[in-house]
Amino acid sequence: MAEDEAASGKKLISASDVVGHASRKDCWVVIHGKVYDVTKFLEDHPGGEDVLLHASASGDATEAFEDVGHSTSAISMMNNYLIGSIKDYVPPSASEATTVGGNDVPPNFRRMPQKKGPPAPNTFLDFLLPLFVLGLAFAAWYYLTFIAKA
Ligand code: HEM
Repeated sequence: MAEDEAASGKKLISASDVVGHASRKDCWVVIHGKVYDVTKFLEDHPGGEDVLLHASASGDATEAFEDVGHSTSAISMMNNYLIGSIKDYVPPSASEATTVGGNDVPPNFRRMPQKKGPPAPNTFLDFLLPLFVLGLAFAAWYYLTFIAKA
């Protein structure tokens, strides 16, 4: 896919070239190996310009972008800002290395907190509480049926 974009006139950009484009006047973000110039979009971004600036400075905004769960219309908007693809892109999940391309690339220091993962396992209390209520109901029934009537 990255190759398709490259073939359709978008340039190949090395990871180190992305460094230095993380300001309000010049902001690039890397998402799934593609480079987007979002300078003109900063003010209009519904998520705010600060998140874009942070994502830009982090070197690779893929995880942050995915964590937000952008809508399909947001994803189709991205094409308006596409300027190229990262040369020899290594997805952040494919390598645990903190650098994206070379040693001159800043580490991906800002990762959104992971909201994913298995749901919390049932605790013992989850079983104990209904059992307790059942016991209480039984005790009340027993009292009313056998003891109170006597
Ligand atoms: C070219 C890149 C991007 C485009 C075109 C874009 C577009 C949008 C759009 C249209 C929305 C409104 C909600 C939706 O339709 O999903 C949105 C919300 C948001 N975006 Fe982005 N976005 C981009 C990159 C990023 C990045 C890199 C981050 C990094 C964290 C980010 C964080 C957010 C946040 C936090 C919201 C608010 C979500 C909410 O309030 O529910 N976006 N974005």
